[in-house]
Amino acid sequence: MASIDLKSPQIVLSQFADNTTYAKVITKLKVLSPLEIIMSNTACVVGNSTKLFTLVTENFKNVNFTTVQRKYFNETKGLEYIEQLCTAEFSSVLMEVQSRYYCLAAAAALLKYVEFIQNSVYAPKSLKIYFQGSEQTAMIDSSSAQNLELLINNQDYRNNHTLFGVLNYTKTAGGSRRLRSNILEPLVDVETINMRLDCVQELLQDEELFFGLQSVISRFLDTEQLLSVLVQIPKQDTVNAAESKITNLIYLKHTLELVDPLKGTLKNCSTPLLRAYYGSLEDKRFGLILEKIKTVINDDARYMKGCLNMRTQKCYAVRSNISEFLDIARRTYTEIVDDIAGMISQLSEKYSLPLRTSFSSSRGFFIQMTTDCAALSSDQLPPEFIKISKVKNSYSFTSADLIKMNERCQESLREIYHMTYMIVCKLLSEIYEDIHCLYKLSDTVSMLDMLLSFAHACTLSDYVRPEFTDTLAIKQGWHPILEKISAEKPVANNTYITEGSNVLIITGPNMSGKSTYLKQIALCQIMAQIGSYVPAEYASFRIAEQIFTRISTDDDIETNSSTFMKEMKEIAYILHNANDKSLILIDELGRGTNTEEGIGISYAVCEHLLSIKAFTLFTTHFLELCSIDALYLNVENMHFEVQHVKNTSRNKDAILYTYKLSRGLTEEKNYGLKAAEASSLPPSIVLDAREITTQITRQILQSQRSSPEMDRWRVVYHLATRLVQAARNSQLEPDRLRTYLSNLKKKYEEDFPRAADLPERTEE
Ligand SMILES: Nc1ncnc2c1ncn2[C@@H]1O[C@H](COP(=O)(O)OP(=O)(O)OP(=O)(O)O)[C@@H](O)[C@H]1O
Repeated sequence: MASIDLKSPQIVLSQFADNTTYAKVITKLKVLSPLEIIMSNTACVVGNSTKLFTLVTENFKNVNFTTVQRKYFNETKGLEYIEQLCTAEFSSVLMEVQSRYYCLAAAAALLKYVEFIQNSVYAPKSLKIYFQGSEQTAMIDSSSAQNLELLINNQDYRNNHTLFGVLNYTKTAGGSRRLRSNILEPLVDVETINMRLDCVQELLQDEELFFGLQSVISRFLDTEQLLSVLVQIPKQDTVNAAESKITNLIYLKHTLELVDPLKGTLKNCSTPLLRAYYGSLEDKRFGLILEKIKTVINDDARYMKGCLNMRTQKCYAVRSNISEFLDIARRTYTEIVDDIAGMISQLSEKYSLPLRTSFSSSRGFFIQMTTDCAALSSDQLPPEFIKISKVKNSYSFTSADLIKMNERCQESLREIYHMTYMIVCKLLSEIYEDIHCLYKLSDTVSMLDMLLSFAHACTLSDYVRPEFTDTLAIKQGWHPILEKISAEKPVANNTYITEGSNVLIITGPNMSGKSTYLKQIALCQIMAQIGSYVPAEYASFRIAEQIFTRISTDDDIETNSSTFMKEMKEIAYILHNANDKSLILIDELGRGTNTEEGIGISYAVCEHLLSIKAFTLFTTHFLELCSIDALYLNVENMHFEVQHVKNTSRNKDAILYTYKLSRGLTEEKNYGLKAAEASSLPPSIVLDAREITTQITRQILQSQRSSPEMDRWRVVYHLATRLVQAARNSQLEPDRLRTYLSNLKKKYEEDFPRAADLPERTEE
């Protein structure tokens, strides 16, 4: 895969092995969030498309899809392109990719295509090109990213109730892009994460540094986009191309002038990462480029808001006395602008109307008049005013003379731009070879912006610095998004998962807080792995290499798959891809089928996950699943408590949700019926349902009692399997093993009273 962000001139090459579901490709594509996907025409021959093609088009319905001829996927050409275009600073990429033929081929096709659509080529040695395998970052598949509301809120696409929304206080476009990609691909390297955390800590401890940096960073423009335009050479010189080059040179000057203030704020920093960023700003090239620019560009040419301001800046950007013709053209332009102002003030006097000169990029100069429009209708205006429009209390119009003058103005501006462009191009050609220091600058700015944003989020809530160990231990952690959207602080809970106890089975009535708890853990894990503080009193994490979630959502009408099939697909994906370093969250499984099968599937999945050392949290309404803890020592049952209060007005029991997690399984029975009762389901239906449930339960109990043979057999079977398991775990200390076995016996005597009647030998 090769990708380029047209707004930031970086090419990312990647090549990795994937399985037949192409999960990694799809995930990577989702992270990139492409505008357009390019594939070889051989991948999508009508009637004989490849599976990858089908998957890509299904998953990216709103993305433009283009096919290019297979011949453009040419690895030799790809390598040539990279040699030619990559800046010296990133040229080590050549070593990394020279035998990675697939990504080289993709790079060739991509660059050829971009040249074609952009009608421009990239300047030699101007691009940042790097290789990104899938090892350095944790993988979060796209449906998990959606379930966890990392970037998009499932309920409401417009609101900001996402992890991104919680953490995004960035001031620059680059910072926000960086935050986005970090959330989707958190780090896995503890050292790097700790370096980031050190920075956040310093920013939190040093207010002056925090506010100083924030004020400088917020003045930066989109450095990556600026670079992107500066390194492209248009194939044709158009007025637009000329104008945008001049604008960009002004932006460049504005950006470089911020380097010194940025350095000034970082001067006394102590953490290694901030020191490293300070060091990167010491690059002499920033000063050199700025000096060269200043020999040609006026000191006071700078980025300003408003199109007329920017037009004036562009017009007078180049110093006087550099080109005689330019100076003459600018004098002409000034005269025309003065004439326009003079003419409008004359008109104002002539008609005794409060006329003003205004400007917009589409109309050029026009006349504006703010007055009480009710007192003056448009047909009362003098006939020489034409193209009249009215917005609220303001009339806008022009006159035939003004149109002519605008044309002359445009004409002289074109001349100015053309001459300025020539001078700017010459200047740019002199600074091209040094311009790559901007890659460093944009990296520094976006990273500082993101770290500031983390610190900002901490100041709004009591987050804590996470640690990294081999245990997931969170003391009083809460859900960061729920905190943002609710008036009261969410109820906090503890989490403790270790290798010896790596599966939590969580039960509790509907609405008791199970899903929220699951998501909260994943969100905290992601926050920690991107270098942010986390919402808790204390938090320690084991680095997760992948985060998988299976969270019930409604039927996916779009792909026409049933709830059950969707569940099965998602769980299969987890089982295929999970390993000892995964964090797995399963929020109910087997809902889409009958209870026995649901329990069977949940049990089998749980047993599989128990055999790997993944940290797993499993919520379920199947209380039968909880008995798995007797068989495996690494399972822990937890439940959400609820309280029952008398609702005197309705003379009914009402449930009070505490959202508190406790050990053991829930003791609540028939809570579905209680929830139904609390809802608007008609009382007669609830009554019927309760009766039917009682009958069925009685029938089941009777059928179980009716077969003592079965009963005995079941007990023997359960005991036997548990003993085998205990034997397998015999690295346990003898005392613990003895306790375990005696607990086991007690439990089964309670669960199956007849077990006590079993012949002595069977029990042994
Ligand atoms: N820790 C908490 N603090 C405060 N409010 C909470 C907390 N956890 C959950 N809630 C509130 O309770 C609502 C229900 O929570 P959630 O969906 O997690 O329950 P659930 O047990 O998964 O329900 P179901 O079994 O029906 O899926 C949430 O929308 C949230 O508003």
